[in-house]
Amino acid sequence: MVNALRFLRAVLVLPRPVVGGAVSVLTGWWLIRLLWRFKAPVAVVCAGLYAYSAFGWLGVVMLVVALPLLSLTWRAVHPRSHGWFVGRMVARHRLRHVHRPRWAAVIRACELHKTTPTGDTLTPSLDKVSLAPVGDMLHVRLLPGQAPADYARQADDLAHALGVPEVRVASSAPGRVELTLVERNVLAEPVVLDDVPAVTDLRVVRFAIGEDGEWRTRNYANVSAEVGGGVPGSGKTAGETSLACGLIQNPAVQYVVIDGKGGEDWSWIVPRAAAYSAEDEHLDTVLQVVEQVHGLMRHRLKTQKTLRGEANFWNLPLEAQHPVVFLVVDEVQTFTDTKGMDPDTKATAQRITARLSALVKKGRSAGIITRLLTQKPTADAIPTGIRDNASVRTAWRVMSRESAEAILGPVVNDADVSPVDIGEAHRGVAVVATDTGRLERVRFPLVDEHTAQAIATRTTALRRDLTDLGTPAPDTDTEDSEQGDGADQGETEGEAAGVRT
Ligand SMILES: Nc1ncnc2c1ncn2[C@@H]1O[C@H](COP(=O)(O)OP(=O)(O)OP(=O)(O)O)[C@@H](O)[C@H]1O
Repeated sequence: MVNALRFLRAVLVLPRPVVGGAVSVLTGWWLIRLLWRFKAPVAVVCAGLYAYSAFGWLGVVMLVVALPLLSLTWRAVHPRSHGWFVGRMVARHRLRHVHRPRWAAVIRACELHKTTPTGDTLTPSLDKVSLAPVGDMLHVRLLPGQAPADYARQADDLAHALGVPEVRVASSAPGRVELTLVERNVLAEPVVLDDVPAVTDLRVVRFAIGEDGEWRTRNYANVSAEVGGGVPGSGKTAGETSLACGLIQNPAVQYVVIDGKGGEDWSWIVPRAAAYSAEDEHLDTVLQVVEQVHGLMRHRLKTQKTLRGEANFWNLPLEAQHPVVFLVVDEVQTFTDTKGMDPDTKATAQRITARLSALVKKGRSAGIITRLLTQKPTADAIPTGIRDNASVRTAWRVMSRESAEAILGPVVNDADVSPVDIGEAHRGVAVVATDTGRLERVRFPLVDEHTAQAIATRTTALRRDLTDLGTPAPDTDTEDSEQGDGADQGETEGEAAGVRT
């Protein structure tokens, strides 16, 4: 009895961890905790032992072959759900075994922890890890009194502590912050497409990949014009080509292309183009095409409400009978920069510029989108009056701040990114404005010329001649035909002969 009392007293004065440890050893709780900690390998060993005991070595071999086979079959049948599942597993693994173990130390090293008056250290909680195309994304719950800006300020320290070249900070919701660990520069590698999906909704048109590896989209509804520029070989034509390849698969889109370079960069689109000109010297031919588009715009502006019920094209259903017209003018400086031209050519060039300017200013509600590209981004090539009316602007690599400003406007002078900083090797990388007006770097995909030609050829049945755009498409119903006839009667300049040089 005395001994028992002595033992009890001894236990009571022992530190609690020692008592807890002893209880754990005596009850076998330590074993359960150990097995739970290594549950995945334990499950694999149990399954192996069961297979061996039930079917011998054949069972073990079947088990080893069956799992990868199941995974491969799943991936072949439904790659999306397979990718999602595997991604989740990898992300969970990285959360538990890579990021959580070092989280508290990283946070303390970067001074993002807080100390309570009682001396306890509070650490923001790392809730989840997801896999972004550039690297892991850490989803963090902020401590009371913290803001995403605190993390943005410490982004460099976080990058060093986490051992990655860059950490990007974004806020997904109040009280939360996402830290993207940038391990790969997705803009450094070309994005080569073997085929381009059809654009079905002009409000969501994929055009390039952003620095986070996600596709960027543009809303072309209610847009009148785009200007784009960059030094020769920076990727303007290739960027436009990839965009056009998706758009021309839509029956409610017609393309008119004027290539001021006079070469064959755009010849791939001939089977699908409503009008095409690669004339760089006899500007009358170019003027003729521009006049037709301008005539169509005026006709739509004058008659659209009467014939179709709405003054704004974008409030009407998008249909092949009344297509959106994309007018692409590549190397526009051939027509807008009149220095050194003889008087006749200069007069024609000025008329072309005046028509383009009118299209840029008024084409939006007529469903005509004018896209002007130049390798000479100066105020002479893209008059500021035109640029300021173009809501979409793209700057591929340029050599000076003046050129950057000629395309993007004065906003580029205060921005973190500039097209002047794009390296020569990074063809297809450009600076564009986001929906919020911020500038960001993107990479346009590259579509091989033969792929583009194959797309244009297979969609040639969707082509309508520019001269027919005031009339209904061949397969329209009676009601539309009546509307189209009316439109045709009202046509003036749009009736001029189509040009395909
Ligand atoms: N997005 C891209 N990814 C990878 N390579 C590209 C990309 N865009 C263009 N290139 C490469 O750069 C070359 C030149 O591109 P492109 O013809 O589009 O330049 P450009 O700016 O239109 O030149 P120019 O003003 O002389 O017509 C292409 O042939 C291709 O090899």
